[in-house]
Amino acid sequence: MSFTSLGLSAPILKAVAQKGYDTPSPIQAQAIPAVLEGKDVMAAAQTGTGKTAGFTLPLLELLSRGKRAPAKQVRALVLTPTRELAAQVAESVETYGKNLPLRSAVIFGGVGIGPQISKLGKGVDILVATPGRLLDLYNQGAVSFKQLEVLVLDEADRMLDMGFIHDIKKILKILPAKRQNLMFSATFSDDIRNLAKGLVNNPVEISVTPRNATAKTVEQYIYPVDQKQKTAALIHLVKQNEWKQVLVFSRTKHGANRIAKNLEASGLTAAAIHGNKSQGARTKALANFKSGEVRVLVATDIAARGIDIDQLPNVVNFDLPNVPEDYVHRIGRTGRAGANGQAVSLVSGDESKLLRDIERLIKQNIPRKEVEGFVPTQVLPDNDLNSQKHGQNRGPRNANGRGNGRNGNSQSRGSKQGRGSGDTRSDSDKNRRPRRNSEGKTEHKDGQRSGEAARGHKPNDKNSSHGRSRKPSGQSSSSSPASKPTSNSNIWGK
Ligand SMILES: Nc1ncnc2c1ncn2[C@@H]1O[C@H](COP(=O)(O)OP(=O)(O)OP(=O)(O)O)[C@@H](O)[C@H]1O
Repeated sequence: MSFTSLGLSAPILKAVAQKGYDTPSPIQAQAIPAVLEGKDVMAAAQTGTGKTAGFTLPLLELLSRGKRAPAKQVRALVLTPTRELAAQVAESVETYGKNLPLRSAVIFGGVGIGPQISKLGKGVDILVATPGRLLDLYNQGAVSFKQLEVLVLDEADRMLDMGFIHDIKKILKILPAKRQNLMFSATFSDDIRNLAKGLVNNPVEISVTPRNATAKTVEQYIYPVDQKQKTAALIHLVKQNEWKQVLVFSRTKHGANRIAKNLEASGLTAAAIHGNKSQGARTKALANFKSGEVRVLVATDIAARGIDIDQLPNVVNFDLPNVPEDYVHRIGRTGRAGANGQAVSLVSGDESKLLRDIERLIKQNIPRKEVEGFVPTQVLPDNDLNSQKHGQNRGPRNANGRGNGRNGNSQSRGSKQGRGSGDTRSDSDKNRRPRRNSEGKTEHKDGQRSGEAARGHKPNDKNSSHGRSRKPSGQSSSSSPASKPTSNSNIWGK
């Protein structure tokens, strides 16, 4: 199939070709015609499979057929859970819409509000926003939604969970009742799915993979390691395997700072990104990581959703997320657009319940390995996914080996609890009750300070063509790869 058969007009097809795409991904092939028909869509597809273009391309097409937005009006609104994702989606809108006379804008907190007010004043056909700043601007009278035609919730399940639902409800109240609704994510729990169904009208449901599935292109391992040994084990893994670009996830902001400091002390270039950093520092850390200036980026779940780092080879979970769905998103930062990647998790004995919830959600046992010289003293119990018992520290099984699904209940108990340090809350979250993690500890809030705009978010030399994802295979992808991810024969890993 080619893009030309999907009902998109020449200016959009030209932009898609210039971006280097020749074949639509499965989610694009299904979502684009449904959106063009004006239907509400709920779409689930694995991480890194092109969901952004799946809603952006038909959105641009629909809007290009109508009248431009008058002053202060918005015709399509895309909501995202983090500022970095908002910046990235806005960049996609600009790229795909560059041959169209449509106006787009992005707004999020932590940067000056003045330029956002003046941009909205002229009228915006597609507005990409995080909820808190959007509400602030609406309350100031800077924007009106009277002529809104389409609402998109990117990372819909995250947008509808506890952290965002209040803002989303407020936003829904100010939108016209008659509108098209689109929801995209790699994961949907049953609760969120039911909630989402209340927002959409007779939706077309598109699910191109089993629910909550991890991308097949990501090789996954568990390394049982004692908590106290994790930093040393991480440094050992990065150096021993000569990992060149590693995204490390930490459950807490404080932990992210500490890990980055220890990595730096060991001679590795590292930076931390989390909600207590200024927006300027966040933007800079991500840009430096993308450009290769920084070898290890240590992040909270702020970077778990949607962030697209070209050819990122390695993801490490320094600790496991409290919410199992976040595991799927975290490891989905690698193995994107058909490239291969590796995700490893350092798991201590006290994280066994979190691991069990993750393995149940993704319906597979993650193979276990030992970090040489870091044999844990605290045993990480076997999970109960397979009837067959398997011991700790055994050699790797097939990374794609599936469990028998006996406990394949995709609804985890953790899914309605507060998030860990996934400090993705919007500006207006600041005054809310702090969320608690599963250990009952109060988490810091997403402190948002003023900073630079999201310039330089994606360097020009990056992502210019994801044709590059389809590098010739033959590069190393052994179980301890030191290299960039290799390509699949089929770019979408099917
Ligand atoms: N048709 C295509 N051909 C080649 N590359 C593509 C195509 N569509 C998208 N891509 C590239 O694939 C990568 C992943 O796309 P995208 O970020 O939209 O994934 P996603 O499904 O939204 O992932 P996530 O669930 O993590 O948000 C991007 O770098 C994008 O440029």
